[in-house]
Amino acid sequence: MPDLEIQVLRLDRDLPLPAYAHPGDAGADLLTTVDLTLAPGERILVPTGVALALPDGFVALVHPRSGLAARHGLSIVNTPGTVDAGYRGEIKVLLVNHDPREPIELRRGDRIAQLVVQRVERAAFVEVDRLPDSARGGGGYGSTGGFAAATRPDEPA
Ligand SMILES: O=c1ccn([C@H]2C[C@H](O)[C@@H](COP(=O)(O)OP(=O)(O)OP(=O)(O)O)O2)c(=O)[nH]1
Ligand SMILES: [Mg+2]
Repeated sequence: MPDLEIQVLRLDRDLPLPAYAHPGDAGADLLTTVDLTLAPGERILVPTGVALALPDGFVALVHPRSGLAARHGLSIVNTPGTVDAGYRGEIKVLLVNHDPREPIELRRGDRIAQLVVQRVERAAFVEVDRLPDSARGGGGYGSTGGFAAATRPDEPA
């Protein structure tokens, strides 16, 4: 049983609606409506063929898909993209090929990104002269130390 109903306009009637691949998935897959080839380092704004009417108090975030990122270096420049509740235009995905050598070929109907719908708060930004104390204070940018070892996708973990 879905938690929330969202009205969707299919601008491309031959492609399916965004869908969750499994029960419990956070992201619903978005498709490309066009064939395209991304050269190494290239970025392209890709149409998905869908427009939404998100209810007020929600946002849809456009996230990369992990498999394509690991296998081909495919990502999204502005990840996660922010789809505002008031936006009624076509959702587009700003894909980028991070692979230094290989082009990435995508076909119409391929899954290129995933849409995560979340509740958001609208904040009132209240100016003050001094912020309340906290345990962290101004420490950031690795102030707690300890970087984890990195693993390349093509290396055994
Ligand atoms: O990955 C994305 C990101 C944004 N959008 C759409 C929906 C969003 O509501 C609108 C504006 O996005 P954003 O606020 O991130 O861009 P901006 O550069 O601030 O543009 P604007 O001045 O129109 O707000 O563009 C997408 O279709 N895909
Ligand atoms: Mg904006």
